[in-house]
Amino acid sequence: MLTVCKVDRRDDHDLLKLLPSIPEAAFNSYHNQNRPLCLPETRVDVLAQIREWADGDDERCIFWLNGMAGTGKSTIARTVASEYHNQNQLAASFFFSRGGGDLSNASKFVSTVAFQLAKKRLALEHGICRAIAKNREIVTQSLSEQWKVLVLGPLMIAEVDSLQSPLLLVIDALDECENEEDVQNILGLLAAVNTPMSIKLRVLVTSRPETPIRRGFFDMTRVLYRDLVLHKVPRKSVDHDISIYIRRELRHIRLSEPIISLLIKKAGGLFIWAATACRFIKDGERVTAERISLILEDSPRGKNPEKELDKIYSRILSNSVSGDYDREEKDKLFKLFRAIVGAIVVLFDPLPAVMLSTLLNRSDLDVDQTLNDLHSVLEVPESQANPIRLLHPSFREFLLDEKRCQDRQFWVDEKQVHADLAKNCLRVMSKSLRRDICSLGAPGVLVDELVSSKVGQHLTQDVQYACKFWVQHLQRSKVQLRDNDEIHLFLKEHFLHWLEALSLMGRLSDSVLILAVLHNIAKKQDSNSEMQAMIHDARRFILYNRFVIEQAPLQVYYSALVFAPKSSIVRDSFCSQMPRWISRLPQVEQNWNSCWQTLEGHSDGVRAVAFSPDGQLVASASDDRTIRLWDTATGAARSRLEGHSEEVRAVAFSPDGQLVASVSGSTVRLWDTATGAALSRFEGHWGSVSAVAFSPDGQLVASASDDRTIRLWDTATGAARSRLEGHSGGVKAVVFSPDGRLVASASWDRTIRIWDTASEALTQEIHTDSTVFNLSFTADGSHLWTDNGILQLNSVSLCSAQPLPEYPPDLSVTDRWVSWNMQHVLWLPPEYRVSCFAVRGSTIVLGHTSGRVTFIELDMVELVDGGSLWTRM
Ligand SMILES: Nc1ncnc2c1ncn2[C@@H]1O[C@H](COP(=O)(O)OP(=O)(O)OP(=O)(O)O)[C@@H](O)[C@H]1O
Repeated sequence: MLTVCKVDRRDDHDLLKLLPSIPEAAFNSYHNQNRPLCLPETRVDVLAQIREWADGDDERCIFWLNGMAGTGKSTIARTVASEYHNQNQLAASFFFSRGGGDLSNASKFVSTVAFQLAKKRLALEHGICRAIAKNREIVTQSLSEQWKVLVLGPLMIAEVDSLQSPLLLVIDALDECENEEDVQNILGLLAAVNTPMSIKLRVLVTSRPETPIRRGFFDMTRVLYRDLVLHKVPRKSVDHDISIYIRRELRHIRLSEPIISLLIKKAGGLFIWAATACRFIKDGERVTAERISLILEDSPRGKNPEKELDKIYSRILSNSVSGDYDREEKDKLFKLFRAIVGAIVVLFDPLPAVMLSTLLNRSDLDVDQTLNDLHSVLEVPESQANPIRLLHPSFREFLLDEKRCQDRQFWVDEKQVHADLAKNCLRVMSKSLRRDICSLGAPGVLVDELVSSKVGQHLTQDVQYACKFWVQHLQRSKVQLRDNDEIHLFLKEHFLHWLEALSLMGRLSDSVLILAVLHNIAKKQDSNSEMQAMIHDARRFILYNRFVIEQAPLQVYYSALVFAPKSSIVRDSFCSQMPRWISRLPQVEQNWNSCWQTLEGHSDGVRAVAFSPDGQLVASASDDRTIRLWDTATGAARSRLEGHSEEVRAVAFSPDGQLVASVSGSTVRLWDTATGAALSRFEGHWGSVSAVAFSPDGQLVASASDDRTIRLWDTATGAARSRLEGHSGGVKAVVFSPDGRLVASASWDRTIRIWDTASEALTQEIHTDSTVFNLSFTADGSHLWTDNGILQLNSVSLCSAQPLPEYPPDLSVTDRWVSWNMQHVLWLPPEYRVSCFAVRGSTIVLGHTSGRVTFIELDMVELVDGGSLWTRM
């Protein structure tokens, strides 16, 4: 028995290793060890309110603590996290940090929370590990899918002996999560926390009251959360707390009461002012008195706390260059400041001092001396291995804002610093990257076989930083791209080395997005450049070979090159790298073929595919009883919608993209696109449902069934609204007119019927030669587009296949052909034959019986103007 348990635990440990977790996110990580907790006797009321909510019966499972910059939110969050950790009631903590690499976005948020949860309770560890064992790809899927599977699921099914007190999740500084969509997604996840669970979860969220977050909470029902606005706490109480703080921090300096009260007034309720002032005074050692009078200069005090904060930052900066320097020396110091501190405030991931000096091509001495007098605003660790961080984000905001940072010598021109960093990244990469940088030797060595220290040894932190962020710096610098500039030359010389390095770092999928960004930059500047052609080819190269390079980095010089088509620019640029041991290279295609991405995941055939209205997602419905949502740009799986008990036959997005409707058997289901949650189930048909459509206002869903009826359902209430009867055969297609007043249906009975949505009356019946399976209205609602031709409403028969003048060219897939405007333009080889398809603009998504989903994108300009067919990504 004992042995069995041991084996299980070891398995669990292996499974947990699959969760990408960020140790620095936790309140008690090494990285956060110097960040303070609330001093005793401070924040008494606020902490009491949070405790009362966390331990009480309040139905609202979220507590949103919001307040202006520097009012003390993170300190409260750390204090609460620490208390609940000591009581063994902390589920997890995630402290976001702008410019903090993975801490500045949500990509590892859920997996980190799940990892911490697993360490909390054995029952949860089992649940989480079982979930990973069932779906090892889970961490590549959408946040909502991860949340459902890795957090909510285990909390729901955890076997607990008795009623457990709720666990508390602390999320700090949500405003420092840089991507607005991520913020909305996280708030979407939290909304699902109040579902009944064996172990209840409560969530404390802190943030500045920024618009996207306010909007997110505004959209959330008030039943879910309560809030507390920190900057509205009575001033008397805050002053009292700041007074305790100042007295404590400056206890070794004998301060008179009037000076203390002046300092309190000047803080104006901002803890960050008090904290910065105290650090500045203490750092002054033998000149504390001068420093106190420096910061207390010029009344009136405390009227505008942000202005006071700016002043203290200005004082600290001018003090850092206040020695006995001549003009030239001062200029040099200012320059160094802008280059070094400027880089520290715009880096996407903090670096240790030595790495910063190599990245910036400055001496260690320059870096050390520049940071020497800035310890009251920067955390400069003693250990060379630890990164330099800002003590508070308000310092970054001050330096980057030309209006706030009035001494222009210190103002950091963000674009310029990004441009310099982009250049430096290129320099570092060009100098360091080379073929087989980790001396793997054999071309088949897998990433999984490598020890991570080996990668770190050969790819130092500055090089890894450059590989990850060079394009992001370029994007924010607004640098112009030109053929044969240093970026183009870098790609020509090091593109494969860069892919190899990313693969070794486990970040190959980043290259897809990085190249997409670079492609956009190049496109905006010169649409016909050589550079743009190269980037385009590079994207094809990586999308086509991603799977193999991700596993075996050196295959970038073997399989990827050998099988690239003859016309590939990457193949041409790196032909000297081709393996010499292949004496006869395989015959390859002339050009990239039209398929640019294949999505794998369904375990059975795909029956229906649909684009979301904004084109960012694709939904695929499969015989494996699931619907999958995919990210159109990257091909990443976003969520898996599970619940149907039979094959899923049709799928549709609501016009606002927030809902997905799917049909299986005789049931229609509605899902939340963002969270993947099942929202409702419409039952009433007695025959299989074949098609589903939303009304243009999203308020109705129409379902067409083999029971010969069409039913209309109310999306908000789930109530059956109407039953349209009259077809003498099963109904195969259904669609609303653009104004929502009509519903068109097509049936095995070879008729198309038009119904009035409101009165349910049949307004027109048209007989067709064969059964119609696809129906759509033209934008003006005057015609119906069917697979057999175009039908003018109120006429009795189908028009000829002549395109209507106002009707845009249309792409479709019929049998073995892609057709444009009803003319065959692209023959599909057997492996691309489809069971279903969807079109958005010039992109076609194909669903296959094998369960794969593939994309084809056509260059419509070439197709229309050149008459010849060219395909592109
Ligand atoms: N109760 C407290 N006890 C001791 N120190 C505190 C307290 N509250 C705040 N501080 C000090 O003030 C500094 C600023 O506070 P904190 O970082 O918590 O503010 P914030 O509201 O989270 O700011 P931002 O929104 O800009 O991130 C802290 O680093 C800490 O030094």
